[in-house]
Amino acid sequence: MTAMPSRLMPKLLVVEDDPGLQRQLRWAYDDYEVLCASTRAEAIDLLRAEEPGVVTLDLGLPPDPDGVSEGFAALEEILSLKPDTKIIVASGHGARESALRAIAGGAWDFYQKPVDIDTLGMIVKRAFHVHALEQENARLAERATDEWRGSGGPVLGQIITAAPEMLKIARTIERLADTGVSVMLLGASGTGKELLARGLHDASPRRDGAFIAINCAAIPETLLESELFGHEKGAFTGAVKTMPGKIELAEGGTLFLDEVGDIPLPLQVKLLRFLQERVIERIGGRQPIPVDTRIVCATHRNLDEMIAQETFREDLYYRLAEIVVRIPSLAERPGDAVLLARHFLKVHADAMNRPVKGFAADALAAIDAWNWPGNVRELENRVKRAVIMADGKYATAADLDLAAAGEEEGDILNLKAARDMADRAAIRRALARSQGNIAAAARLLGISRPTLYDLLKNHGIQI
Ligand SMILES: Nc1ncnc2c1ncn2[C@@H]1O[C@H](COP(=O)(O)OP(=O)(O)OP(=O)(O)O)[C@@H](O)[C@H]1O
Repeated sequence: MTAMPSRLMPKLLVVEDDPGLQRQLRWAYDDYEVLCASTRAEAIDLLRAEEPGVVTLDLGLPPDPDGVSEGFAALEEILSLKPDTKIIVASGHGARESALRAIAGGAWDFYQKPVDIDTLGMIVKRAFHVHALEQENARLAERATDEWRGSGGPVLGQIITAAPEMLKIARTIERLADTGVSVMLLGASGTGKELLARGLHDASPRRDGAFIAINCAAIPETLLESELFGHEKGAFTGAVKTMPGKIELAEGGTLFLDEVGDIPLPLQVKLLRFLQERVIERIGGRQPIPVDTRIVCATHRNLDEMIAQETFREDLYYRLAEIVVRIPSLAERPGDAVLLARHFLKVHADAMNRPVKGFAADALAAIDAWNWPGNVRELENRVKRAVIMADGKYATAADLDLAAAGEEEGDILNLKAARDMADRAAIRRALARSQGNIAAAARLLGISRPTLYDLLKNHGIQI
């Protein structure tokens, strides 16, 4: 299925169902080890086995060679298994829409069919270059942020994390803060989207202006327009005085639109107009009011799906989401649950003047094993509860209202990744149980202390 393998050459995966084109592409590239797949399943097998850095992906794959469904499914699957893969999507004539959708879905670039080998060659070369740079960057960043992992001190103002994934996000936010780009934060409820939005504001040149947050899902549709745009006295029954809207209040600062996916369509049009013209009109008002504010928004909804169903305007999406930042759930950030739990325990024990000093071993193991469907918010609530319920100095799993430890399962890339993940989880669990004592953790794991030190180093785990 592949050309002459060479250990040292970077791997390029060509996902293309036309055998003639496959052959052509395979011979066109001497500098890469070219792997070819004709279907999504083959592509995923090769991804798992070979971990190519760059993929060229034809969207029309069997069983839907004339459509794009398989191609988009492949794009999503590849990125969920290996998010750093650079995917270059092939789009047919006039398929600008697919190309844009692919980029919004995480593709790195696209090219127009019929294939021009030289042009594609350049895109592929650039993709490998960026991939190599990112890998190097990630390695350096890992090293540079090691100190944070030890202390778990706050980054970007108030964010407590030890997870490389979140540290990377904090760095991204810091970098974006200076630029004027619109940022969309995607993540489940309670993952810290608002905290990150505030961090972005505080790190931006607008920090002296107001940070105004509005949760679009929490306000009834009929009131949302007035909340956002304000109203003049007498504009409707009950409008007894003129009220500026949240957009206006955010003048000179940042407006955080939480759950932006819940804005009804007519209001989306009005918001889009504001983003284009940067002026608003209060309800019942005749005067256009210029407003200079930066919009950061967030949602836990699948906006791609909403766009496809025409319940969210695509033009608004592109205005709001110049940069999309995906926030991992708490379960996807190994080590963070325990770290945050310790932080919240101290905060709430101090605030409530309770004698609780830490967690019992069963509590730490349970925290580490729980899947945290409600993310950081759930964690904080459970810890608060434990601070109240704990009898002695140490809060137990029962105080957290957590049962004995269970196991969670995710989609994994390959056997090596699965083993690494299992190793890391076991080590973290042992460290949590032994309250960070290396000798005790090594004993729990049935290995020597030097072996544990080696493993900690290899897996980049700090205690
Ligand atoms: N990394 C973190 N460090 C410290 N506190 C955090 C962290 N992440 C979240 N929190 C806290 O958890 C709570 C929930 O976070 P936040 O409101 O930012 O989540 P969200 O993703 O905006 O949730 P929703 O979508 O439900 O509004 C807040 O009290 C926040 O301060």
